[in-house]
Amino acid sequence: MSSRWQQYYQLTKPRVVQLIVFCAIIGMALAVPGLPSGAQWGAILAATVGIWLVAGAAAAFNCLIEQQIDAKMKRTAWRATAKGQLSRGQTLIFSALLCALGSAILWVWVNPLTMWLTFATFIGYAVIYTVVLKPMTPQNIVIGGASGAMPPVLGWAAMRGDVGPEALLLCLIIFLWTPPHFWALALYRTEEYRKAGLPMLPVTHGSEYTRLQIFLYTWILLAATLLPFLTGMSGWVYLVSALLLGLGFCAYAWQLWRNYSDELARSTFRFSILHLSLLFAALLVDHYLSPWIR
Ligand code: HEM
Ligand SMILES: CC(C)=CCC/C(C)=C/CC/C(C)=C/COP(=O)(O)OP(=O)(O)O
Repeated sequence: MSSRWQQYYQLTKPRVVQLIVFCAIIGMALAVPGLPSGAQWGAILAATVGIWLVAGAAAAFNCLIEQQIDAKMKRTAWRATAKGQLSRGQTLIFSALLCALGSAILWVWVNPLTMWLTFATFIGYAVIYTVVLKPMTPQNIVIGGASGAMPPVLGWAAMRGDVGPEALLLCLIIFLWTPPHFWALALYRTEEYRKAGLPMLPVTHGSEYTRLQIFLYTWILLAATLLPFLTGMSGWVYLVSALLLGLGFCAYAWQLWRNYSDELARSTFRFSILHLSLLFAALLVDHYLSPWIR
C-alpha cells in the first residue's frame, strides 16, 4: 500500500474496527436460526462492509477532532493527522465519504433501520463521546462505551429488521466490558493522559480507585456473561467458555488491584481483547453446535 493510502487507512483504527465488525457479524449469525440462506449471505456481506465503513469513518472523525491531543501523547503522536501529514479538510472529506458510502450500502442492500442505528452509533462515538464526554468527565468511556457496544445490535437489525432482546444482551456485555478494557490501558498511560489534559479515571481519582473499579466491573461483567446461558439463548459450550474467560479476567483484575505494575496493566489490557474476541467466538461456535449437543 502506498504511504498516503496507509496514512488514511490507519486513521480508521483498523484493529479496533476489526473486532467491532467481528461482534456485528456474530450478531448477524445469532439472528439467523441455522445456516444463512443464499439471499441472507448477500445481506451479511453488505452489512459487514457498510458497518465497517461507517465505523472507520467514526474513527477517522475522532482523529480529526483530537488532532492536537493526539500530537501530545506518545501512543497517538504518529497518526497522520497529529503529524500534519493529512490536513483537516482531507480528513473530513475522507470520513464523510466513508460514512456516506457505508450508509448508502446499508440503506440499499440491508435495511433503513440498520442504517439509522449505525449512523446513530457514528454520532455517539464521533460527536457525543469524542467532542462532549471525553474532555468533560471521567465517566466518559462508561457513557460513551454505549456506542462501542452497539455492533451486535447493528448485526441483529441487519438480519431481522428489529432490535431483539438477545442483541441487547450482547450490547450489555460489551458495555460492561469497556471500562475494564480501557481503564487497564489508562493506568499505564496515566501520565500521557494527564499531560494531554484529559480527565480519565486514573488521572482524576488515582490508580487505586481505578483498580477497584476494574475489579468490580469484571465481576459484574462475569455475571452478565452468564445471562445468554440462563435465558436459553446459548448452551454449554458458551457457558464453559464464559466462565473460564470471565474468571480469567477477574483474576487479572485482582492481581492488578493488589500488586500493581505497568506490565500487569498492559497484560490485563491485552487479555481484555482476547476475552471479548473468544467470548464472541464461543457464542458463534455454540450457536452452530448446540442443536447437536442439547
Ligand atoms: C469508549 C469505548 C472504548 C475506548 C475508550 C477504548 C479505548 C482503546 C484505546 C485507547 C486503545 C488503544 C491502545 C493502543 O494504542 O495501544 C484500544 C485498543 C483496542 N480496542 Fe478499545 N476502546 C473502546 C471500545 C472498544 C470496543 C467496543 C472494541 C471492540 C469491540 C475495542 C477493541 C479494541 C482493540 C481490538 C484494541 C487493540 C488495537 C491494537 O492492537 O492496535 N475497543 N481501545
Ligand atoms: C458505526 C460504528 C459501529 C462505530 C463504532 C465506533 C467506534 C469506532 C468505537 C470504538 C471505540 C474506540 C476506537 C475507542 C478508542 O478510544 P479513543 O477514541 O479515546 O482512543 P484514542 O486515544 O486512540 O483516539
